[in-house]
Amino acid sequence: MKMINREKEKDFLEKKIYSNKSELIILYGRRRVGKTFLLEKTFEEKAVFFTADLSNTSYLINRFSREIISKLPNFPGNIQVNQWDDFFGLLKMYLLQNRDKIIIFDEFQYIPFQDSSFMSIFQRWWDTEFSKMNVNFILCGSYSGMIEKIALEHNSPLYGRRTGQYKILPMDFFDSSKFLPNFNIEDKIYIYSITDGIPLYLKEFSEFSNFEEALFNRVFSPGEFLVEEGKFLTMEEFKKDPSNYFSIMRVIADGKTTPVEISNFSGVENRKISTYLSKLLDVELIKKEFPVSLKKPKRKPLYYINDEYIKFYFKYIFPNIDIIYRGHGEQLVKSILLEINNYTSFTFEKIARQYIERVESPQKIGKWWNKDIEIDIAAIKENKVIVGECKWTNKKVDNRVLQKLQLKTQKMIEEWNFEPDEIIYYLFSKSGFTNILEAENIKLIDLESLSELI
Ligand SMILES: Nc1ncnc2c1ncn2[C@@H]1O[C@H](COP(=O)(O)OP(=O)(O)OP(=O)(O)O)[C@@H](O)[C@H]1O
Repeated sequence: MKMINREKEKDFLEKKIYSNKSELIILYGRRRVGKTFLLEKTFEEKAVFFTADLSNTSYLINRFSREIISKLPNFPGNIQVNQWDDFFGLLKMYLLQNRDKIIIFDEFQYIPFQDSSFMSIFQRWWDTEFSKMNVNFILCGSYSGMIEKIALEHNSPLYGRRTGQYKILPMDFFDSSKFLPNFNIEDKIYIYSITDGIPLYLKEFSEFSNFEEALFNRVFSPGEFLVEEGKFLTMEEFKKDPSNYFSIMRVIADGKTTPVEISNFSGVENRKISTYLSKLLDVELIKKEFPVSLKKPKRKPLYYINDEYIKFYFKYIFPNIDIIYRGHGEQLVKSILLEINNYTSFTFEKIARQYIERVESPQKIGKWWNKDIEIDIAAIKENKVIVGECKWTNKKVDNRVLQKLQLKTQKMIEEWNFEPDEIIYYLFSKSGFTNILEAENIKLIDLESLSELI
């Protein structure tokens, strides 16, 4: 199967691995984002994978050792290995004969989770042997607070030893669209609002050409993978006490953004809500946003679901799971399609932000708000301010929208106490424009202009 996109990530890995010294790279990212696939496609037969799971330590050591022994000619195949030291001894023997191989510990986070001694043993082998052998190790893990703790915090034994780290991100809308060649731009946006830029989810849609049919067959039919994926991802992180986390995710998906609202609607006590929110932030199921500002933000943050699939899951799949399993997905799809434009308007803002990121490369980008007004996109690039307004409606956008944006921008700049050299206004519209002219500092972006970046 062909790899779509990921050129930057591939370049990073190749540059590191073909250096003339030992490398210890931490590669991490959300589940299903395509880490293993990237490693397989980049290194092909050079990659030697040791994929961990939740099995106990002696089973893992034995399984990993058998894999190495099978690659060592003339080595007795029937010995039992029970210690990490013995496994690393075998690995050294293998690497002395195969220095071009790249050793990958996949789903790495499970190993120290099962056995806390692993890290110090690995550290000793790295310091005394592997770091001097001009060999390459990649530790690959699903993003969770855990990978950060294991590998990227200052007090972790790996922190000072790692020679590189890369977080694999979901693809943006424009790259995601390459998975959906049979769909028009509008449907691509609807699909992105369900899959985010996760290759495995995008692939579920790629063989279809009709959005409604794909939605019914792949998301609202019993037994389909995407029906349970949101539960799986949440349960994986919160095996204990899942019900409060599910309630909180559900109300955030429904558009509640402040801790008080989230507590009121989820029924989780106000005094406990910040602990729950911070755990959800740790595992990146949610994110918090401050209004874009030049200095430290004064306002409190708002909370949002971090990705489009999880949001869609908690808004439309989780509350309707019984209906899906009773086989009434088709009616459900029809009723969801009646209101999907409201839901997709937020996705359209995310895509518009990605457009500005690609075209303008700003230093800061986000949303801006005060207690009365809100600007969908506000960005800063040196002394230039870039603002954007997004309309996902069936009406054409006219000059009034621009005037309103100009007034709001004035207020924002006054609050920032800043005199920009230039202000660029972006208007994004699903249905195009009327009675408004494009200019050097007024950019009108319709769906056709968006397609130009695909
Ligand atoms: N760049 C890509 N182009 C095409 N298909 C891709 C790409 N990346 C991933 N995929 C598809 O998505 C599937 C899942 O990706 P992969 O297993 O690499 O994710 P992962 O990040 O390792 O997930 P996990 O953490 O859950 O193990 C792959 O088997 C492949 O089919």
